[in-house]
Amino acid sequence: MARPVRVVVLGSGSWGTTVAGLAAHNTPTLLWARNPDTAAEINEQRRNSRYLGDRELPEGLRATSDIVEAAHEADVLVVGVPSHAVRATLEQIADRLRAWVPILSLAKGLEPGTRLRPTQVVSECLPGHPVGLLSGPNIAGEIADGMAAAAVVAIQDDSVATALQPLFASKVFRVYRNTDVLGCELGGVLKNIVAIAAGMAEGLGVGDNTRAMVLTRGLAEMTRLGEAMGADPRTFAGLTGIGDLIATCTSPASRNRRVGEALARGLTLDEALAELGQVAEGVKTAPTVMELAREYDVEMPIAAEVEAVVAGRRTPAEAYRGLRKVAAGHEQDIV
Ligand SMILES: NC(=O)C1=CN([C@@H]2O[C@H](COP(=O)(O)OP(=O)(O)OC[C@H]3O[C@@H](n4cnc5c(N)ncnc54)[C@H](OP(=O)(O)O)[C@@H]3O)[C@@H](O)[C@H]2O)C=CC1
Ligand SMILES: O=C(CO)COP(=O)(O)O
Repeated sequence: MARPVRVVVLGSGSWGTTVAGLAAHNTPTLLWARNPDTAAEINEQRRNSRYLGDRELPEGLRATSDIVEAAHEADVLVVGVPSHAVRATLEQIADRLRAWVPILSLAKGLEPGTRLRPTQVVSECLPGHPVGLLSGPNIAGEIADGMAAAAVVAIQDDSVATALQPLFASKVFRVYRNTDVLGCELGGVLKNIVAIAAGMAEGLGVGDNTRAMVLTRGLAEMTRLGEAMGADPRTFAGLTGIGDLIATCTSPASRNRRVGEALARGLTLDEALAELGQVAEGVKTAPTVMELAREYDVEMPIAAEVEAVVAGRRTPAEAYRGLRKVAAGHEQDIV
């Protein structure tokens, strides 16, 4: 009888640990934590208290702080560290992975400097493997609590996606497939910036109509840039686009939204990030996205205002006043 597929997840933050927990219900799963104390807590107490509080992790989930041991074990590799850490993490396991192990990225940011998407960084560091992502409206704490949700495995080869789907799915976690890797990945990256804008709006005490406007015009910006870069615009109407945008912009648990709210309360960016203590990818991604907007000649007024706020050139109130000055064009102008 063939042995079960072994899933290895790199990164023991809130989402890496949660995804490892999903996989552990289906198949043997090993989680790499760079901090040995985190690995010990997961193995001995079945908890990751820093990121998931008191939530109990599945019995089958094992953890290690030895990344090379983790790589040797992988039949499927999941990369769950933040975007800025993907390259340095994977460089430690170059040549350590067996041939043709599929790799899924969880990261929703762009690599500072190179402007590469996480799947592109993965392909550069570990060439020759099928590379895709798992993405969708997935606030980690809710999924760790067993609340119903859905995500998408996006990978070019649909037969690989079909093989990966059941590893992460459960009765309450639906996993769809999509071959538009670019569109799915950009959805997760770009919604974080709109979520910072939504958080600022929340902090400034706007009304429901303003909230709806930010989400809808934010989606238009995401779709415009995505289409200009070669993505299928229909992807932005799916789970990894509007789905994730709604979850992140409306959930008080979203770290990106919380940063926006904190800035609107008058905290500096450093104070807001220190208060958060977790990653908010939109902060580092906003300047990179504005570089892409200029390169592809795409108008992104909301992202531009968010970038100006995180760079300290404007306050959230000034940013919202700035948005009022943007001329209202034809609603259906995409590119
Ligand atoms: N949380 C969520 O709800 C979701 C998050 N995501 C995405 O998943 C990715 C991971 O985020 P998430 O788990 O939330 O992040 P967290 O902030 O919860 O945790 C970050 C994790 O990455 C590790 N880490 C940080 N910097 C480095 C580094 N330089 N090298 C190696 N490891 C590092 C941390 O280790 P240590 O604890 O030792 O500092 C920790 O394990 C992000 O791109 C995020 O956008 C996607 C969907 C949902
Ligand atoms: O990507 C997420 C939900 O899908 C998590 O968003 P935050 O990083 O803003 O918490």
